[in-house]
Amino acid sequence: MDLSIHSPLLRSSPSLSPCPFNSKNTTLNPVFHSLIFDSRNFQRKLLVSRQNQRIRTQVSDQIVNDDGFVLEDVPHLTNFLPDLPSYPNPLQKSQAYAIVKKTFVSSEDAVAQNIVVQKDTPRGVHFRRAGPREKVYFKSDEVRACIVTCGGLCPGINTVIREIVCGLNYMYGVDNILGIEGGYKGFYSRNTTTLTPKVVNDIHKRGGTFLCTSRGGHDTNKIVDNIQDRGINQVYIIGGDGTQRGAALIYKEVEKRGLPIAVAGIPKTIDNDIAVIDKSFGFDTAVEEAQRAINAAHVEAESVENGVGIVKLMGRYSGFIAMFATLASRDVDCCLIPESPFYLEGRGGLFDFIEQRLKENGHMIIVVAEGAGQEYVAQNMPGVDEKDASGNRLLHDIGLWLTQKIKDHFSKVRKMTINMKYIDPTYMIRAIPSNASDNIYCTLLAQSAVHGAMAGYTGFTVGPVNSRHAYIPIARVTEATNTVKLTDRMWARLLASTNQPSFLNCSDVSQKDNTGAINSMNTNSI
Ligand SMILES: Nc1ncnc2c1ncn2[C@@H]1O[C@H](COP(=O)(O)OP(=O)(O)O)[C@@H](O)[C@H]1O
Ligand SMILES: O=P(O)(O)OC[C@H]1O[C@](O)(COP(=O)(O)O)[C@@H](O)[C@@H]1O
Ligand SMILES: [Mg+2]
Repeated sequence: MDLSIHSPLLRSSPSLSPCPFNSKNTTLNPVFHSLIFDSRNFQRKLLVSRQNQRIRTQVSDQIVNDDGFVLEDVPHLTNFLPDLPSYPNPLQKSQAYAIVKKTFVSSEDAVAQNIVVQKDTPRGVHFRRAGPREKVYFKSDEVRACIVTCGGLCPGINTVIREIVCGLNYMYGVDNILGIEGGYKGFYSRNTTTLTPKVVNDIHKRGGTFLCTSRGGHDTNKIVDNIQDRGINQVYIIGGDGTQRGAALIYKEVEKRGLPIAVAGIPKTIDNDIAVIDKSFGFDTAVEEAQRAINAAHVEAESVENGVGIVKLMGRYSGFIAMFATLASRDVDCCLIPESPFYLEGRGGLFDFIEQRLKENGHMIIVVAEGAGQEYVAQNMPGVDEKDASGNRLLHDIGLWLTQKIKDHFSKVRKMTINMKYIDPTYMIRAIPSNASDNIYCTLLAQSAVHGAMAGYTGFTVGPVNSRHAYIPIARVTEATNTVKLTDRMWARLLASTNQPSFLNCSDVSQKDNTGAINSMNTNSI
C-alpha cells in the first residue's frame, strides 16, 4: 500500500494540492493549511498557505522549528464558532477509564504518515492522533447524533453502526441517536429510525447495513437543510471515496451556515482503495471469504483433466483483494489486477503460461480482479459505457470474457481439451459479517469517530495510519485512489510467489487475434 503522499510543504513546486479545510476563506480561496509545530511545546509556529497561486509564509515571533514537522490538521468547530463553550469530558468519571493512566490524548500527539525514514530526512507529514480529549464541545444531553451508510456493502458496517451507538451512549451518555435510512437520499426522502444500544445489540452478527444504503442522490443543500430541521448536531457518515467527498461538501455547507454540527467520516470500501489509511475495514474478511472460492476452484480444477479455474473478485480500480487473496491462498497460478496490464497471445502471454502450467501440474488457477483488462473487453463491446447512480463507471465482465477467450484459444487454436471452471463470488465476499479482527478494527474506528466529534473536530475522516488511529482531513483520503503499486515490493512478492509472467516486457506489442481484436495492451494505457 502506498502511503507516500508527500507533504505539499516539502515540495518545491507551487502546484500544491489544496486542502480546503481549516480556514474561513476556503470557500473562495483554496488554502492548503498545514501547520508546522514546535515539536517540544506543539505551539503554532508557522502557517504556510497558498493563496492566489503564491506561497505565503507567516512566521510568528517565536522560534521556528525547522525540522520539517508538518501537522495536517482537521477542522474544529471553534474555527468558525470561536465562542463555542467547552465542557469537561464525562469520560473523566467513566468507570471504563477509571484506572487508565492517561485517559486523554494530548493535543501534542500526532501520528506520522511515513515511519520509514532516513537520518537526515525532514520529520514529514503527521495527523492528529485520534482519541478522547480533555474537553468536549457538546453537553451529553444536547447531542442529537445521526448515522448514515452510503455506497456498496462491506463486512463490518453494522459493527461500526453498533459501536457508534454504544460508544456515544456508554462513554458519553448520549441517548438521542437517529439512523438515516437508505444512504444520502434518506436524509430527505425517508423517515429516520431511533438507535439505542438495545436496538443495535445484535446487528454486528449480520452482513450488510442495518440502515440500508444507496448510490447517487447526494444533494448537499437538501441534506444540510434536513440536518438543521431535525436538530442534528453530530453526523456520522460511513462510506467510501464518493461518500467522503459528499461528507466534505456537507461539512463545508455546515461551516458556511455557521452551524455547531460535527461531521465525521468513517471510511468504508471493500476494495481497500482509500488513500492514507493502512487498510479499510472488512477487507480482511473479504480476503478470507475469497479463499473459499479459490479453494473450490482449485478442487474442481485439480479433479479433472486440464482443469482451468477462474475466480473473479471485486476490485474496481484496485487489485488489493485479488492480490492478497492470491498471496494468502498459494493455490493461485496467476493473478490479474487492474493496475497490471496483461496480454493473451504470444511469448510470455497468458495463453502460453496456462499451457505451461497445465503441462507441469495438470491444472491451473487464475484470480482476476473485476477491473482488470477492461480495455480489452471494451474493444469487443464498443459503445457500452454505463455509469451507476453515483457516477461510477459500470465494468464489463472480465471473468466471462476471459473464460471465453481461453476456451476459444485452446479448442480452436491449440486443439486441446481443457475443463473450464469459472466462479464469480463477487457479492458473497462483501455480504458477510466481519471477522474477529475486522470487528475489533470497526470498534476502534467507531470510538475514535465519537471521541473526535465530541471533542469538536469536524470535516474529518478517521482511520489507522501506521497502526495508530488518526483524524485525517477528508480531502486527504479523497484526492487519490489507493492502488497496487507495481513498483512496490508487495507486487514483486506476489510475482515471486506465483511465478507468473509480469507481462510488463511487451508494452508496445500489439497482436490481432483471428477476429481482428487487438490482443495486447500498452502498459502506458492503464
Ligand atoms: N463527488 C461527490 N460529491 C458528492 N457526493 C458524492 C460524490 N461522489 C459520490 N457521492 C455520493 O456518495 C454516495 C456513495 O458514493 P459511491 O461512489 O456510490 O460509493 P462509495 O462512497 O463507496 O465510493 C452516493 O450517494 C453518491 O451520490
Ligand atoms: O453492484 P454494486 O452494488 O454497485 O457494487 C459493485 C461495486 O462495489 C464495489 O464493491 C465498490 O464499492 P464502493 O464504491 O462502495 O466502495 C466494487 O468492488 C464493485 O465494483
Ligand atoms: Mg467508491
